[in-house]
Amino acid sequence: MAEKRNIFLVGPMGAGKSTIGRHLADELHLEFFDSDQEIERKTGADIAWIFDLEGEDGFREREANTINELTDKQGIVLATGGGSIVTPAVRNRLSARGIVVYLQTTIDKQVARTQRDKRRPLLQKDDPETVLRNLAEERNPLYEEVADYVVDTDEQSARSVANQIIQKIGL
Ligand SMILES: Nc1ncnc2c1ncn2[C@@H]1O[C@H](COP(=O)(O)OP(=O)(O)O)[C@@H](O)[C@H]1O
Ligand SMILES: O=C(O)C1=C[C@@H](OP(=O)(O)O)[C@@H](O)[C@H](O)C1
Ligand SMILES: [Mg+2]
Repeated sequence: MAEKRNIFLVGPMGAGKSTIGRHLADELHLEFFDSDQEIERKTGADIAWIFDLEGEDGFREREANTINELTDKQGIVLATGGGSIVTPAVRNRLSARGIVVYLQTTIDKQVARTQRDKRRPLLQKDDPETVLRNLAEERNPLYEEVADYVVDTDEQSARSVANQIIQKIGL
């Protein structure tokens, strides 16, 4: 039997990976995973707590291991964490194991979509907009490097974006 394809969503915080990923999996009848949720499930600790205890480096190690395990599966949609692609082994693994879709958005939309949610430790600062701008400068080339498709999430609902991804990929 032909291998079932995987779809991996990458992109910055607030691009909509977790929300759109769920819709996409529903539409395609694939299993949905979110690397952050999976880390929380396995450790019994929330992301902010892991950052506090182990620092960002400790979190990245857990994230890379989790993505490694999840990408052993076939026929899944995986919403990655926005910083996962800074780890070279994660970029290689995603490219090797599925179709990578980069969800793009403006900084303004990222700020609006993340400001009420206190669960992203990197944004719990006085000026999250500057944090997001600096991260974009560092990470956007990496999203582009790993992407098979790029989809804008600014102007449409999460459900419409999921349908657009399906059309683009030709599934
Ligand atoms: N296309 C969209 N239009 C409007 N709001 C969105 C869209 N995609 C996601 N959101 C909202 O933005 C917030 C962050 O989305 P989330 O899926 O957690 O992003 P990510 O996983 O990329 O950080 C959520 O409240 C979600 O409902
Ligand atoms: O960009 C990042 O470094 C992070 C993004 C978050 O996931 P989302 O992109 O789903 O918000 C989460 O993994 C963690 O807070 C760190
Ligand atoms: Mg998410």
